[in-house]
Amino acid sequence: MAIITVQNLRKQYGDKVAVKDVSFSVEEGEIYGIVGRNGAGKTTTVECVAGLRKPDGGSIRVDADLKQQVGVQLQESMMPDKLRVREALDLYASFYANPAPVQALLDEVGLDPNVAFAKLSGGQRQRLSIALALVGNPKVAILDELTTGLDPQARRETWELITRIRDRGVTVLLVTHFMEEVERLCDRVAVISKGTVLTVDTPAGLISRSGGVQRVTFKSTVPVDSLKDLPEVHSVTVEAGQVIVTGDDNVLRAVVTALPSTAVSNIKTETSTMDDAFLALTGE
Ligand SMILES: Nc1ncnc2c1ncn2[C@@H]1O[C@H](COP(=O)(O)OP(=O)(O)OP(=O)(O)O)[C@@H](O)[C@H]1O
Repeated sequence: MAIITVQNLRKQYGDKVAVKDVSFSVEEGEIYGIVGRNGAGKTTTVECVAGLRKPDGGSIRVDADLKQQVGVQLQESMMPDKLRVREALDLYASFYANPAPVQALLDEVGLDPNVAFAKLSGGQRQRLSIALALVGNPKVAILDELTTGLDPQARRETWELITRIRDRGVTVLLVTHFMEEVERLCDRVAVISKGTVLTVDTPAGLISRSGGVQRVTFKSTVPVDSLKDLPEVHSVTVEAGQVIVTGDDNVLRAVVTALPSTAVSNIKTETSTMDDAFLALTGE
């Protein structure tokens, strides 16, 4: 049964259309991902779902009490400098009829209760904002860039925490830029581009539907822009002197045919990852 239903959502800021036409539905108990490039409209969408912004059009139905049963973690939350971790959690817990035990939550996110907000590192602030989103024992947790700023160990621990809360029956709506996070956590994912939903699928479905993406990386002494015009090629990017080309099963042959062999070195090929599926879908 759908616990969140968004239909034809539209939201603009002045003349700027942030969300043009977004529809999706989230089933009870699933972890539902929302991905898309910077500025695609993800945060605006989830802020509308959380009741923090008023849509200009469309409809949103959330089968939960927005104030009592929906926990929200936003990209950047600020607190008074002197407020200690435990005080922040106790304060938030007081807003809810049925809060989670604060100490258990502190243990789960691994925070020292006595540290003042101003003294927390970026990653610790992130953990606090996750704990604050969960302190009301929510039926639905809306998490925007959950693990941004966390080190790899803390990121994995956070994934385990999210899996545990899902196992307790919490529905999770998750905005993320990390494709590994999508693969590890999400049951389904909506890919948003320019204020509309491009597609919704399981992570495995997205990877296979992106047509057996192959990735070829190499160094080149000649310009590689012309590769973009080849039918076998989906995307061409250059990172730190390394050319990364994604494409279909024949992309390697296309690349080595198109470029002079003396110009190309260190060729490596890999098969599809969620990153490649995302790049192929969003047309980068
Ligand atoms: N308060 C605001 N006033 C004006 N424009 C805004 C405001 N908030 C967002 N926008 C614009 O609306 C568009 C969508 O922004 P939004 O934050 O929803 O995207 P996003 O997909 O979450 O991006 P990111 O991945 O960078 O966080 C962007 O072009 C952004 O610049």
